Amino acid sequence: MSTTHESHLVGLIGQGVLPSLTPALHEREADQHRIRYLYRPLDLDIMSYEPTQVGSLLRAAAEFGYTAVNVTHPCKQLVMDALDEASDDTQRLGAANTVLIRDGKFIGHNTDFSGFSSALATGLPGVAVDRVVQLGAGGAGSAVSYALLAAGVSSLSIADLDVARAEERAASLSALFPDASVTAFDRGDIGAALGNADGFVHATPVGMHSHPGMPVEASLLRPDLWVADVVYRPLETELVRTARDLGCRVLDGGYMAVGQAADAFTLITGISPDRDRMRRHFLELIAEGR
Ligand SMILES: NC(=O)c1ccc[n+]([C@@H]2O[C@H](COP(=O)([O-])OP(=O)(O)OC[C@H]3O[C@@H](n4cnc5c(N)ncnc54)[C@H](O)[C@@H]3O)[C@@H](O)[C@H]2O)c1
Ligand SMILES: O=C(O)[C@]1(O)C[C@@H](O)[C@@H](O)[C@H](O)C1
Repeated sequence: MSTTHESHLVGLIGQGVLPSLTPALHEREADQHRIRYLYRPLDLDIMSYEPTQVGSLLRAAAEFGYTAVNVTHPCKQLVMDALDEASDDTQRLGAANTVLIRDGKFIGHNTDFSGFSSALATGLPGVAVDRVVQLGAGGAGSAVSYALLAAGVSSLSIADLDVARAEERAASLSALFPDASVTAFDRGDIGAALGNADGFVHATPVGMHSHPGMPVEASLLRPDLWVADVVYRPLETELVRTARDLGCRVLDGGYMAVGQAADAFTLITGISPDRDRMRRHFLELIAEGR
């Protein structure tokens, strides 16, 4: 037997979480540091919990000895009400994906945004970030926009199939980052928007195995435009492949996936993981078809 001070018991709360690669990434990295660490999926549907009951599930997890959880769709915003504390960025974003359970208190963090920040710094070092165009303003897109503005993007243009969502995101981000220009635009105008952009970030499901295709026409890409995709199943999306073939610097969605896992691991254990090793492990898992 071990106490909560001697070992880590971590969960992933959300819907459809069984295929997640995050548990394997955490456990393998913990093995390398010789710490006792178990990471279990806590699927809402399997456990018959409604998303709105995420607070009850957190309290149950605390009683069962869990020391932390990641939280995913559709609970990242809902969990905010159950927290005792949250980092400044998490409060500003209004969404948490990592909750530390410390002395019965729930402390929220958001490693989606910090994971994308580190992904950008690691995978695309030194790129110009004055003007960025982003497609997709949903869950991943919100964290990515926040990361881009925190990284110093001065002009961020956001489009989404759901025009109201893009407008709402642009308005709330403008309030959070008053020195930056954050605007929503019609996705039909993406050619003009990309015309003078430094980078393009894609955050819709287009390009996933279940939604194959290109989110923008290849003719709109040019070698001096960097391209980041958040989709990582497949890792080599049509966008990533096309952009790379055209000579663009590219960031695949695996960097963000590993970044969020690495940052959560640090928060949970206080240990800095080997991010290159986690990335290699991630690539192995993807190659195995996980
Ligand atoms: N790399 C990572 O760590 C990571 C993390 C979370 C999600 N993801 C991936 O990001 C993608 C999006 O996930 P999400 O959780 O943000 O989903 P979501 O449903 O919350 O948001 C997707 C958004 O894209 C918009 N959209 C869909 N099709 C569009 C199109 N053709 N043009 C413009 N907008 C369109 C939708 O209206 C919605 O606002 C998925 O592929 C998911 O697997 C990656
Ligand atoms: O790997 C997953 O399935 C995740 O759910 C992806 C993303 O939602 C992260 O915020 C979670 O920490 C883990």
